[in-house]
Amino acid sequence: MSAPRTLNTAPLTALYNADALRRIERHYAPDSTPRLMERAGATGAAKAMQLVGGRHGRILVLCGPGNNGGDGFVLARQLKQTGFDVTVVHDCDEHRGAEDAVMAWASWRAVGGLTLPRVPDTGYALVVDALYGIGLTRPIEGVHATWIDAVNEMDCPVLAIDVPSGLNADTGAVMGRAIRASHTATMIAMKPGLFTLDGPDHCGEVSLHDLGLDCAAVTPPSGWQVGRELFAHLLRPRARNSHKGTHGNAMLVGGARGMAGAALLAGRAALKVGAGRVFVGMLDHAALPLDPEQPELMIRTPAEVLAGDLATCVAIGPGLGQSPAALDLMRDAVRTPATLVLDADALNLLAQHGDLEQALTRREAATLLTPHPMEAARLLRSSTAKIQQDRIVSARELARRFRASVVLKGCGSVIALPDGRWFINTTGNPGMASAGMGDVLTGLIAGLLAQGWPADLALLGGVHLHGLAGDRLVAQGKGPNGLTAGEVIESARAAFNALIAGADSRDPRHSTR
Ligand SMILES: NC(=O)C1=CN([C@@H]2O[C@H](COP(=O)(O)OP(=O)(O)OC[C@H]3O[C@@H](n4cnc5c(N)ncnc54)[C@H](O)[C@@H]3O)[C@@H](O)[C@H]2O)[C@@H](O)CC1
Ligand SMILES: [K+]
Repeated sequence: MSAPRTLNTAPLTALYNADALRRIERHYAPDSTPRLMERAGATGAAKAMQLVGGRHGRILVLCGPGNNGGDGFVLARQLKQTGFDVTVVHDCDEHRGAEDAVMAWASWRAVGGLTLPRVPDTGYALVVDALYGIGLTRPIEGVHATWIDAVNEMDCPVLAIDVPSGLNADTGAVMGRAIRASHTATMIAMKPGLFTLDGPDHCGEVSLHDLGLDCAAVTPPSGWQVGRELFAHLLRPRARNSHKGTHGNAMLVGGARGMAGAALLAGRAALKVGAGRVFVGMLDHAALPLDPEQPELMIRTPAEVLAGDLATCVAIGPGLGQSPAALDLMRDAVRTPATLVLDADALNLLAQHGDLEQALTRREAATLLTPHPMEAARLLRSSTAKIQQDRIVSARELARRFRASVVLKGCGSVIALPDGRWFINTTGNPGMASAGMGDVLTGLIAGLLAQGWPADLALLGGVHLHGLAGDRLVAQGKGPNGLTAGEVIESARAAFNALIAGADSRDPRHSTR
């Protein structure tokens, strides 16, 4: 198992779920002057003004029944007092929220503010969504669903306060309907649901406004956004006095009949992220003895690769298939003293054979699993829908059960460690939902392991780099449509060298203000 101390999460952006946020609010609310809702509303108003960029244009604010609606009333009042033409839509006769929200509604009325019971169909410079925040408990339906539909049809920026209404802040699942915001101003702390599953399609650009609260002082986080800071200490320029042996050996096993390409993609990725030597154990006896496009790869039989004692890591799965021969290889692979990466059919075999699971949980060296949701469902004897319902819970359960570090792939890949810590990666794009991308990820992870990266950091760094590589291609106009796994390998090489050279790789979609 990799040593936990190799991960310094302190510089990362922490993620807090709704329960933890409520504890934090309870801790700070009694002594907060001004009240937290006043701060949240004022922060939202400043963000709205920044988006409108002047004093012209009408602003529509949707206010819901709880404290998120309270934030909306404070924001509306402040914008009105600054001279904006503000329309508030709210449909409760009596505000059901807490005292602060009731006061916010009263102070909106005190400045002459009116509320309308439906969304007027007029052109707006901005819509502010303050319908529901972290208190959403059931699917949105009825009149609020029609408001959301109307806003989603509008051709103007939409600023969501805290969370786009209808998005589950913990899981990123849409509950019935959800606002598609262009911007989300989230309060106190980042929430996991903003960055995984449906979150990225609904949040737009996310900004964090901590309202001056120190969350970690109340409750330490267990989840974080993956960031370059995590592995910055490993991004060292190569010593001039180095040779191929210095940069390690990556062993890859897979490539059954008709699937040789998967193993080659993984091998090329390992090579191009800098592994000193890459051996590909190819199941397909008829495969060429070399990769004409990448003759640096050393093609061997799987048995030769697994028998070698040079391995820093063994990655098995790309194009492996589920034949009896593949199963035998898996039984050999789990006994390797090297760090082991399991992908694709290696995961499917693991799901079907209890002896493999037992052998895996007894391993001393680290194991890394890279399932997509369907593979995760097989491993947990569940369904893809259930896995996706709460991707963080699913990834953590896999890590616990298999005593492995796991990346649950998909929009906002979730990485979970056996000690319970978890991460969400925010690089990557929908162009990467295409054939061969998983093989490339496995190769990148193997390539980092070969170069001596600790197992968990190779997993986190590989996932981050994979996404960065895809994002660079989109920025160059080569995606998302038609992005290929082969191009991602080339781009990963450039992205990795840029990271080492210290080029700024922050994801421009997220800002902290
Ligand atoms: N509590 C605090 O100290 C602070 C709270 N803040 C704001 O308050 C929000 C949380 O407030 P609340 O806990 O009141 O939660 P919300 O405002 O998100 O909504 C809760 C209300 O909606 C109802 N509800 C939930 N789902 C529904 C559905 N599908 N259909 C109809 N009604 C539904 C609940 O019964 C409850 O009345 C945060 O997201 C944030 O915007 C901020 O003002 C910062 C300070
Ligand atoms: K909202």
